[in-house]
Amino acid sequence: MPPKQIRPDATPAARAVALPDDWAATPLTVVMPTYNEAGNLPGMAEALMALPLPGLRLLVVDDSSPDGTGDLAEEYAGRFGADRMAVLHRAGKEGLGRAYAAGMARAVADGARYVLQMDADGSHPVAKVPQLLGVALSTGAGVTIGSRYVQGGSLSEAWGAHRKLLSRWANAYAGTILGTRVRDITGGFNLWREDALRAIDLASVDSAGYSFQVEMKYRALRRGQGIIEVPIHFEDRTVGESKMNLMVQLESVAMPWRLRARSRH
Ligand SMILES: Nc1nc2c(ncn2[C@@H]2O[C@H](COP(=O)(O)OP(=O)(O)O[C@H]3O[C@H](CO)[C@@H](O)[C@H](O)[C@@H]3O)[C@@H](O)[C@H]2O)c(=O)[nH]1
Repeated sequence: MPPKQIRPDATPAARAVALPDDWAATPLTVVMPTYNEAGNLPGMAEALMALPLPGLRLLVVDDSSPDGTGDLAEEYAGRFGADRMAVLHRAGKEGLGRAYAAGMARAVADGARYVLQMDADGSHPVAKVPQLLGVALSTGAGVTIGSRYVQGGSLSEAWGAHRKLLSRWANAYAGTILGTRVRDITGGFNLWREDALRAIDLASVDSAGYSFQVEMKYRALRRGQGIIEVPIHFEDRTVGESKMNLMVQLESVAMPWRLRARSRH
């Protein structure tokens, strides 16, 4: 089946469809991988719980962070209640992709209708979550991307020219090899409709690290899912540090070629 794509820069205004009255109660699980995010997690959890989305649930996926993020997450889950927040504890650090695959599978098994991927470090805007859900529901998109690279999207001013260029290059690199028009294919703020996720066998996803973002979107396109991009402002983290390393970067360079080769046979 040829990949189907909604115009990447389509906005709610461009495809307005009336939302049902109870749309804010849609069962939505935010899957948040954490590794040493004790300085960021409390603020993220509080902000998400304060959103006017009674159907929102937070699932933290912690890889036994040495800084105690897992215990802290349990404390917050106890405070907010099991119907609103839960923690998936994993034995050790296996990479962002593996953590997401486990968390997303759990969210779907637990009955989420939508699953949102979100970093714990404050780089993805919490205030945009209702809009992402509204756009997803009103357009029927399988994947709704909080995008830095559509009109209206932007990057942290704290990023220097070199880092901005590298990020744009990474997107152009993966997009060109895979022949997609998705503008933010490397981005990590993505909302999935439950059946779009089910169509991807999460256990068979190859990426251990950040190339998970590219692999998942490419697989969704190959299965004919509509993808829509909503502009966001991406902030740089102010607490803790990125877990990006050389292995992660090498995997991101190789993965588009592997995906392309595989799709040919
Ligand atoms: N459980 C778990 N969580 C992890 C791991 N590695 C990273 N994380 C968590 O995943 C989130 C993102 O990790 P960062 O290391 O902060 O990512 P980044 O460098 O800011 O990269 C972000 O932007 C990229 C695009 O520019 C994205 O490709 C990437 O996925 C991420 O969203 C954070 O909440 C971090 O704690 C891991 O091995 N295990």
